[in-house]
Amino acid sequence: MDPIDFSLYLVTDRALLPVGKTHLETLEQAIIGGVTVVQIREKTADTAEFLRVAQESKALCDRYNLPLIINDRIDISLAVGARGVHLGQTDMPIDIARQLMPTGTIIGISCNTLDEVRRAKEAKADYVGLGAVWSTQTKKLTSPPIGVRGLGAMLDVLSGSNIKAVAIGGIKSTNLAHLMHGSMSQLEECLDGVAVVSDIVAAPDPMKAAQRLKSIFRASRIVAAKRIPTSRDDILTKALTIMTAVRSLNPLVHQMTNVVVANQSANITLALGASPIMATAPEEMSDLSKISHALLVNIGTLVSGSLQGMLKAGHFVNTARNPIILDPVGVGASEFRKNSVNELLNSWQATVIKGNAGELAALAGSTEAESKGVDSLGNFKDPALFTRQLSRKERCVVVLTGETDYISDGERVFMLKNGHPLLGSITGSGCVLGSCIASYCAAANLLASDGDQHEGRLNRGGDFLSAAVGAVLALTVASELAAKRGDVHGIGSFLPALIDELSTLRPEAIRRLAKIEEVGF
Ligand SMILES: Nc1ncnc2c1ncn2[C@@H]1O[C@H](COP(=O)(O)OP(=O)(O)OP(=O)(O)O)[C@@H](O)[C@H]1O
Ligand SMILES: Cc1ncsc1CCO
Repeated sequence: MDPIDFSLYLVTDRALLPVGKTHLETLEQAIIGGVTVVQIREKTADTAEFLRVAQESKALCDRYNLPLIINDRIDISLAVGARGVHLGQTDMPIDIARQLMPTGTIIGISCNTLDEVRRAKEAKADYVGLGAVWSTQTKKLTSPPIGVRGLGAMLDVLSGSNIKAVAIGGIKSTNLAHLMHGSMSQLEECLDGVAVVSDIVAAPDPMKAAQRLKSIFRASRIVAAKRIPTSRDDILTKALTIMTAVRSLNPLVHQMTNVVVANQSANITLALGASPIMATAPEEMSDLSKISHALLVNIGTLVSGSLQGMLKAGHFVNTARNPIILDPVGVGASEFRKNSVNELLNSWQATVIKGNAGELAALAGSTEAESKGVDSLGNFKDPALFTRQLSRKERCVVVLTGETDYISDGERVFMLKNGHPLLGSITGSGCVLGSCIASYCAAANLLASDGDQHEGRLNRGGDFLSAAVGAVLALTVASELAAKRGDVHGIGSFLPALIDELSTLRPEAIRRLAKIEEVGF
């Protein structure tokens, strides 16, 4: 028998059918649209009705040579000669199901935890359904959603086995690119497919809905395979090209930042050549995502209302394929901040995460560096390795700030030694660095040429590693120039001088003064 293509796995739910649509016509349209495997799920039907639906669905799937899987019921699967059965954790154990089912049939199992994935591997399941990724209206959840970021570790458990992995729970065309990007594991294992319910079954046009999901899935697999090689000199040249582009393209940078630094962030954005708009109301996030070129999310003075705005904004910005910069200010200080950052990162994909050692340690669940409120106490034993690991885990560029800054895209790590102690003495130097990174990422994304052709992308394919390097160099080199000025006597006079120096900073000054080197491993 042919191996199953799990890429677009339809799970049926007749209760979600729009008024006037039948199960069979929806199923046929979905198959024509590109569904590759079908599971019949009937939670309330009695045996006779389940059997009838399964028989009719099997006849339809046979016409299109598509595998049919039955949820829970081995007897129904046997009765209709289905390709396999999908089991829950409290259904028949896999080894017994294997004895009952004919040789060559497929057995899949739902898994919500790493332990369940390990047991499924031991029991030699043919595939696992990992979920729920997000909470969903189609199924009452018995366990908390895994979140996109929980999937990678599960995929790594399966690494080296032939067991296929499909994600399930709340998956739609609007979050699929994020799911595919964010779930890639540290060993670069990808999902084999996605299981979709309401986005197809409840759609007014199930064929179009399936086509859209299929093409995003395909596109995101291609995006996942692409890498850009960069050397130290190469990255400096690219960073300076982006610096010039910020001035010529004048990107609009939407900033959801804290009340302590809002004014200085807006002025620093202007000094770089970009335009700021500071806005937090959830009601305007959709409109703003259509006109801005990057989003900065800084949780420094987070309140519940602004969290709702941030959740919405990131979703729209991912959809608009613009970069998102997350600054998890003081994330270790409270459960509210920790839970909020988790929720944000499971709702949208960050392009860059920037923080000091205490913040990034808290984000990564490490105790190596501690915090005092928004400030960091201490650093990592191996900051370069930590930065690279966090970048791989969160699937984005990571900037670890401090006296020395480390920047990684998960492959390379660059160490930057520019800056001045006065930057560490004023409040909000890390926060304004977030504005610089957002401005540079906005320009890098505008410079990228191949974005609109790939719907699997969460951005236009900009060079965000170089953008982050450029932004850190701009702020830290300007700080060195500002600190030398005769009119600077301390932290009060330093900030306006810093803004002045940023507004006149030239690429040649950065090329001359940059202290950047690549860290080898
Ligand atoms: N002692 C220092 N010497 C040189 N540069 C510094 C020093 N301290 C901070 N910087 C620079 O300041 C920038 C911000 O880093 P820092 O780690 O201070 O951020 P932060 O703790 O998040 O700041 P804040 O919470 O005040 O916004 C970095 O680019 C870093 O290089
Ligand atoms: C002091 C402070 N408190 C919340 S945000 C902020 C600015 C520096 O991170």
